[in-house]
Amino acid sequence: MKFGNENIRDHFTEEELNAIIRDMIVAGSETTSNTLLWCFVLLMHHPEHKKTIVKEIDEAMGADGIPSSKLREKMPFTCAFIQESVRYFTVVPMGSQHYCQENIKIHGYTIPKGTTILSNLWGVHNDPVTWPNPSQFDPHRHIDDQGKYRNSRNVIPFSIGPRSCLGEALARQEMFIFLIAILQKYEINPVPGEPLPSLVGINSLTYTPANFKLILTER
Ligand code: HEM
Repeated sequence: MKFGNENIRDHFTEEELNAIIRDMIVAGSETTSNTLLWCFVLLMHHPEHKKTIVKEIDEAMGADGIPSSKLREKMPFTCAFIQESVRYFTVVPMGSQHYCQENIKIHGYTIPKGTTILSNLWGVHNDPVTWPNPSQFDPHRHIDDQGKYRNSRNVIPFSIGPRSCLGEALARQEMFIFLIAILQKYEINPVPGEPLPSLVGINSLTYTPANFKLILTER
């Protein structure tokens, strides 16, 4: 490791390793698992979308195919559903804190050196100019005229720039693979006679769904 020009080390200290491992676990597990939980909540609120996703799964990999991120091309609606889920529920609403290292001027605003900066990712995902009727959950926002998945620069749950989420590629793969693997083998349903899971979450380290029940039935 190199610190400045002089201090060169070829190993981490135990303290550094601890911090890195803790970061990877906290940053890497709660975020991805909460996003998946929100996907389940949304599937129960939108059985019509669940039906379309299950159809894509059955056509793209059948009952015994191996879930893989290579299937994304064949499953545009599933990709759009996940993308709309991460827009609709921004699990890290304000990104993480950054420190402004020098005086800087952006679009006429002066940000003095030393300012703590938070990026309002929730705001980007709920801007009515980019997303008409932002409080409506609609995966079709991410599907083009040819029925293909359309990526958007305005869905930024991992933030942007040099300090954006280190785990974005991994998280995107995990969310896709876990979701299709579960729906390939199980049907997800709400508990009959009970209210659907709440669409209002809890603000903790991440934006988390309140405890909810679901029924998994083998397909
Ligand atoms: C859906 C899942 C995830 C979401 C929504 C998410 C979101 C974020 C956000 C918003 C940041 C702050 C970026 C900033 O403000 O500049 C961040 C940072 C970070 N994330 Fe993730 N993350 C996810 C999954 C993961 C995974 C799976 C890992 C690792 C295996 C990971 C590791 C990190 C690390 C190490 C940072 C700090 C990067 C830095 O400070 O340079 N994240 N993440």
